[in-house]
Amino acid sequence: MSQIHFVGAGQMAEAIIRAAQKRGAVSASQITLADIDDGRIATLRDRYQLTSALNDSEALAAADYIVIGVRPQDDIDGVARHICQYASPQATVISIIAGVTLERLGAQFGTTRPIVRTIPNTLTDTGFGYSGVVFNAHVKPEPLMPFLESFGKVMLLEERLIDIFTGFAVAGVNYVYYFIESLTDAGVLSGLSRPQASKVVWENLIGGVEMLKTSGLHPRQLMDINNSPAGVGINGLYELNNSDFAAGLQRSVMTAVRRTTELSGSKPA
Ligand SMILES: NC(=O)C1=CN([C@@H]2O[C@H](COP(=O)(O)OP(=O)(O)OC[C@H]3O[C@@H](n4cnc5c(N)ncnc54)[C@H](OP(=O)(O)O)[C@@H]3O)[C@@H](O)[C@H]2O)C=CC1
Ligand SMILES: O=C(O)[C@@H]1CCC=N1
Repeated sequence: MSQIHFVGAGQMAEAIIRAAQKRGAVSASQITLADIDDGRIATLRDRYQLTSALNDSEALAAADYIVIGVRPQDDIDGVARHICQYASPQATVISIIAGVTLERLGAQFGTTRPIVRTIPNTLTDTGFGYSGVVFNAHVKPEPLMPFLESFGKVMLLEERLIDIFTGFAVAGVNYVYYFIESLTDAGVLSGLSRPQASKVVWENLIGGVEMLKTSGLHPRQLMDINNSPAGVGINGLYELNNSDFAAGLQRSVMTAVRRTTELSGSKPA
């Protein structure tokens, strides 16, 4: 990886910088930043010891890769005009913006420019979690892969699947956090202390995933092993079946997918 310039230095850009530095995919001297908020640039320069002395137009001109980390509702047209004024036509644009299509990015950044559309996962610090990635026809993937793989596992997708991936996979860790919180509360409600309940929930979660991996069985088969006839577990599950648990979860994912597609359009609130 050579010079990389981030436009929009928010939460996600920072998470990418932190992971890419930690895994040695980029060094502090290779990173430059632009953001509406100068204070934010100063904070990140200080926090990650960024050393480049280039000003904004020089940094754009020197960049081999330009990561667009603004929000879908921000002035992407203005950002693109500014970038095209100074950046090399060969510089690869890497958009992490939810919902914004390669077609729209091509219209803004140039139809012959290499453009990557990716949706990274916030699990950047862990080595877990997939980024969904789509390349246009002008991208040379090989030199780019170490950078992309430094902040998540890479799942190459057809573009028609990336909004689904955003609402299901990238937003998906929300459900895990929420499930852990709700289940821990259930343990506390039943009389365990919070540390006791929390330990049990984490262990069950990790152990359940490990059982699925090692046994190769379907979750329903493992549930069958976990429930004796007329016993404790099946009585608990019966109550859950009377709730909106599965359908509520599924509606929630469908809504997140729909919202991703909505964000690709104009400027929603
Ligand atoms: N957070 C997440 O889980 C994920 C986010 N994404 C995508 O990443 C992108 C960034 O999200 P996130 O980091 O959470 O958002 P943030 O709001 O934290 O970051 C966006 C940054 O861009 C700045 N900005 C806005 N307009 C401009 C501009 N014209 N020029 C330069 N900087 C600008 C903002 O400044 P100010 O706040 O002052 O306006 C802010 O610092 C979004 O497009 C989102 O869809 C993708 C995957 C996961
Ligand atoms: O909430 C968001 O808009 C971003 C994109 C998917 C997950 N986080």
